[in-house]
Amino acid sequence: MKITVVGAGNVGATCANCIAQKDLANELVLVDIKEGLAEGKALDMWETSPINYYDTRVKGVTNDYEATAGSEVVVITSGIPRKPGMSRADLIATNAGIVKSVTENVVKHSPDAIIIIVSNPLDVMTYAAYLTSKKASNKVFGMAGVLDTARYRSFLAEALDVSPKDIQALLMGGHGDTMVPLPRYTTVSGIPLKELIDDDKLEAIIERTKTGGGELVNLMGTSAWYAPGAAAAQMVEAIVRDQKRIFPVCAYLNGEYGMKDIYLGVPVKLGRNGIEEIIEVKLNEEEKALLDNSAEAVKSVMKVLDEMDMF
Ligand SMILES: NC(=O)c1ccc[n+]([C@@H]2O[C@H](COP(=O)([O-])OP(=O)(O)OC[C@H]3O[C@@H](n4cnc5c(N)ncnc54)[C@H](O)[C@@H]3O)[C@@H](O)[C@H]2O)c1
Ligand SMILES: O=C(O)C[C@H](O)C(=O)O
Repeated sequence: MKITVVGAGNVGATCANCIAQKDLANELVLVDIKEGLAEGKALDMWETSPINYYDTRVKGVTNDYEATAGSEVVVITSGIPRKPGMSRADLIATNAGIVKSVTENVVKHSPDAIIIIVSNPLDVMTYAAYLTSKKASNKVFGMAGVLDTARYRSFLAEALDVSPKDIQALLMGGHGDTMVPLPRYTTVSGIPLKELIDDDKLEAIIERTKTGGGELVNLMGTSAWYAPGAAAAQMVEAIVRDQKRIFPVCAYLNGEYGMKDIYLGVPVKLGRNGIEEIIEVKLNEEEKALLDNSAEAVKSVMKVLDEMDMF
C-alpha cells in the first residue's frame, strides 16, 4: 500500500502524521512545491516511528511526482488557506489552478489512485479535480463532512457532558455556512438527541457548527489543521482497510437527492473501491429545503469556476 499526501502544510502534514501513526501504508509520500518542506516534515515524522511504533516509511519530496507513482490513495491538501475576513470561496482564484496542476500530475503517475480533495472551496475544488482527472466519480471525492460532524459531535458532547464517542450524527450539504446538521439523525448511544437537549442549546450548537471553520480562522489567523488532518486520515483508513464506514462525504450526485452534476456532502459507504454507495436518507420538507439552499450556495461558487474557463 502506497499513499501520497500533496501539500506538506498544516493540514497535509497533520494528515500524513495520522496516516503514519495508524500504520496504514508501507510507503507514504509527502509532496510540496516549497523546496525542502516536505523532506523536512517527512524526516521529522519518520523519526517518531520508534516512539509511536509504526512501520509506514514516510518520505518527502519537492514537486517530484515520479516518487508518488503507483499510489493507491492520494490526498490533495495543496492550496492557500483563508485569513480572517475571507470566505472559502475567496480562495478559488488561486486554488483552482493548484488543484488542476496537482491532479494532472497525480493522475499521470498514479492512474488508478483514489483521490481525496481537501483544498478549499471544497465542493468546487472536488468538482475541479473530477473534471481534470477524468476518473469515475466514485474515485474522486472530498473531505468535509467527517470534519463538520466531528465539530458538531464535539460541541454536543461538551454541552451534554458525555463522551464524544457516544454521539452519532449526520450532516449534509456544502462545506460552508449553509451546511445542514441533522438533529433528527443524531443520537446519543441510540437515544434521540432531542430527548436530551433543549431547542435553544441545540440551535446554538448548530449555528456554531456551521461557522466552526471561521471560529478557528478568527482565533488563529489561518484555518484549522488538527481535526481536518485527522478527518482526511480517517477516510483514508476506511478505504485502505475496506471498512465500509458510513461517512458524510463530498460526492458527485447523479440524480440522488434530486440533484445532478454537483458535488455535495451526503452519506456514503466508503471502502476499498472508494464510494461504494450513496445513501439516500429520507428528509422532511424543512431538511430538504435546507439541503437545496446549500446546493444553491455551492452552485454559485461553481459558476465562478465556470467563468474561469479552465476545465
Ligand atoms: N476540506 C476541509 O475541511 C478543509 C479543512 C482545513 C483546510 N482546508 C483547506 O486545505 C488547504 C490547505 O490548508 P493548510 O492550512 O494546510 O495550508 P498551508 O498553507 O499550511 O499548506 C498548504 C501547502 O500547500 C503547498 N502548495 C501550494 N501549491 C502547491 C502545489 N502546486 N503543489 C504542491 N504543494 C503546493 C504550500 O507550499 C503549502 O505548504 C486550504 O485550501 C484550506 O482552506 C480544507
Ligand atoms: O474554515 C476554513 O477555511 C478551513 C476549513 O474549511 C475548516 O472548516 O476548518
